[in-house]
Amino acid sequence: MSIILKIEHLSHRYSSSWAVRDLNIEIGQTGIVGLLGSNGAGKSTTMNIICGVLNQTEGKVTVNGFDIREQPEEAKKDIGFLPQTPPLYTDFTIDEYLHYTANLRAMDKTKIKAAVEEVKEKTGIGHFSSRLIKNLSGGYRQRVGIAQALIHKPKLVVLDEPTNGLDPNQLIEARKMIREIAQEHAVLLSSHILSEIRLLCKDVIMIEAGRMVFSDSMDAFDNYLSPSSLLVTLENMPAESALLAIKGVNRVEMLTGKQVRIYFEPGLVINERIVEASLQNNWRLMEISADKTLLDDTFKQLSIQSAN
Ligand SMILES: Nc1ncnc2c1ncn2[C@@H]1O[C@H](COP(=O)(O)OP(=O)(O)OP(=O)(O)O)[C@@H](O)[C@H]1O
Repeated sequence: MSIILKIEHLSHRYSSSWAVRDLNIEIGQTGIVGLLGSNGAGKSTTMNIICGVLNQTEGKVTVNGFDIREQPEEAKKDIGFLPQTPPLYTDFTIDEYLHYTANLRAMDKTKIKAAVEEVKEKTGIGHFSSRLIKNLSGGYRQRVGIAQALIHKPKLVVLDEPTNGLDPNQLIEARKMIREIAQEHAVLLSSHILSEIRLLCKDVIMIEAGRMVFSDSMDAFDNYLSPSSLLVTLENMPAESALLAIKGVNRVEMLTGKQVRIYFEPGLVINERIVEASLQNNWRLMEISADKTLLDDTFKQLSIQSAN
């Protein structure tokens, strides 16, 4: 994997308390990496440092091989940033604003017009080119924020909670757009919502209280948080005592006449035992699935545990 972002032993302290502690991260050229963490975990601090908005207390960040502190101009050529609050000038039209940001990026003057047209197309805002930003909806403002992050075709695009506060329709559009962006750029995206990260990201880095607690693929993350309950549908539902008699089952919760949530000792694989018991007793097993609905709760617990 060729590396676009490398973070080594990154730590940051605001006055006396540490917001980020010894982070080590590597990100490749394309795809979406999720930065997951509860409020105050250190996501924005990390992103602000990566993008050169904040100087770290300790450690090193390189983007496309350039140290963000030592060679900020070179590094920033390859960084597009959408901060948590997009830096929009609301009295500008979309066109004025995008020309302005392109100039700020010191882009070649002859290339600006085409670049503005291209990002408007990518973010679906072309039909509002001469509308004042203050007259746009929240969803469209967010698109303008993303457009300014892409204007100079950076290799790395950093999006701080880009889907926060969007309504369900805007969410679908925003996710689609982010997936498209990730085909050409490396995207680092933060969220405190596990289901959002699961929907969008191939890989996930979880930080809590400034420390990295997990970094791997989304599939590995689901195993890491593997639920210790199953949803089981049985045509002939037995008495609770019969289910509790299966080795490893420690609690059952009847959901409907045909569906039950079965809790088991963490780390055990008990699917086969349930299938076997069903066959022996003619319970007529219709469905058995991992209880993903509980994952968000597990995540909350995990966040609380690691913050202490
Ligand atoms: N300018 C600041 N001065 C002092 N402390 C700060 C400052 N900014 C953030 N912090 C603290 O640093 C820690 C990490 O904050 P940060 O904003 O990076 O977290 P986050 O994961 O982005 O959370 P959120 O999603 O709520 O923004 C928190 O404890 C926060 O209170």
